[in-house]
Amino acid sequence: MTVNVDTQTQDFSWLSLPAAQQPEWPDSEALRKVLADLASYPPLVFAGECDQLRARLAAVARGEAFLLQGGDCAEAFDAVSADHIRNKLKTLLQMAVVLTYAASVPVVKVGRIAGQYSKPRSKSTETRDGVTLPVYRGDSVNGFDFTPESRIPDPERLKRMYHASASTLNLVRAFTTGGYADLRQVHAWNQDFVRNSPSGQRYERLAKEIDNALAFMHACGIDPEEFRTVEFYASHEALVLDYETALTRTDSRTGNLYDVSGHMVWIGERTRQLDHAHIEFASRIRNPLGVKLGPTTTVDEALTLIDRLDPDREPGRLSFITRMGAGKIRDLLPNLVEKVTASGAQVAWICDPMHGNTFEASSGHKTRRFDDVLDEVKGFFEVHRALGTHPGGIHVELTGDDVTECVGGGDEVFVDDLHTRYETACDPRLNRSQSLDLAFLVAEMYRGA
Ligand SMILES: O=C[C@H](O)[C@H](O)COP(=O)(O)O
Ligand SMILES: C=C(OP(=O)(O)O)C(=O)O
Repeated sequence: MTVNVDTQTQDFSWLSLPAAQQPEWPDSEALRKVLADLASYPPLVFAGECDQLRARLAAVARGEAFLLQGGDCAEAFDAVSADHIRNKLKTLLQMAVVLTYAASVPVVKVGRIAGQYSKPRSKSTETRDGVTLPVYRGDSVNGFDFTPESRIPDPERLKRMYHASASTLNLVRAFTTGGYADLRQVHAWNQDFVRNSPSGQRYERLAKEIDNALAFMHACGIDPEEFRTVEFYASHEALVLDYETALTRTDSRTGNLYDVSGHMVWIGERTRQLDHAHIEFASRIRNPLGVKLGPTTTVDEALTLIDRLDPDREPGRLSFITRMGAGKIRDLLPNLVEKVTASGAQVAWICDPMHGNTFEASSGHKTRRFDDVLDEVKGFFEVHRALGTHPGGIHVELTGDDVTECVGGGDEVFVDDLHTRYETACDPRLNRSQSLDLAFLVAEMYRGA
């Protein structure tokens, strides 16, 4: 499959290459009109912000900061509400506070948010009770409902994706700069169901310590502006190249191309073929990039990805987001890290402990065990400790809501509970108290690293 955009094609070398996991749009004229509209819309982010994030990620690559990247597996149009966005942000802010305070490390905060509307799938169809339909590929492409009409790819959805991303980003910017993320609000983020969970109570004790520290600093006349706002960035998988291409613009300051649909974009495990369109696309934009590396990744592939995406060996440009699985990471990661380090590249190493640990529970739900998630992160830290390299961060699928999608955690979710609030449109996410559990445990690992 190739990419369909026919606007602004002058520099867009990826358009002629094969691209995996692309929707089969039924009406090319409708698609053309949508893409022309999208290409005329204002950018969602400013290229200068992408540069700033690249500088922050350079600190991660140098071992001076830690990346917390998290959010929904798949955002949904009907979840673009103040409550959902606030809950997600609150979860990430709480995790970041735990990591910053308990691990004493600056935390770079990046959401899987404001653009995470497209999903690569293992199969192109889904069968239920003998009926086979095209698989759901994310709200940017088709509908989740299992009906023939809903599963037809509709390019108008790309415009809805743009508007949903814009309103989400707008509220995130308002929350993070308008007072909600003020460090003096640490207690306020711990409201509702999470407060009584074991991790919520542990968080409350930590928030009290932070309060005392802030009161002490205030009494000393120190009240820095940095405590009032939070730097927060948006990221998503650059999957549907029609959309990403229409949002790719030339930066008037530098003449470079940026994908202005988000600050950071990543290329997924299923679309990182070296001679395909996604890697060519990523090589042409100046945004900070992530590439997912699964258990089949060879050293040669990793080194070629660096040559293609980070030829200048620029710290902050490229993050390798490994997702090996808890049972494999200790065997597979060392060789990759060793050879990449020996090549002189300074990538940021990020652990995605979700995507290698999915299984189907006896209830039929796709789930993950909290203990496997934790074990993969532990393995990640062990490997980096043994090699003397920097465990740069975590990339997790999470939500701020009290869902029951992953089993385990301090406020334990059992297999029998999965059906009670199983709300994900694709893969199972950590709920808020599981996310906090993870943050405390990662902080302990970081301190010991
Ligand atoms: O989030 C990642 C992928 O989209 C997902 O794991 C694919 O799931 P599938 O195997 O159900 O298609
Ligand atoms: C699809 C995803 O991951 P991966 O490419 O690692 O399977 C994802 O992070 O949503």
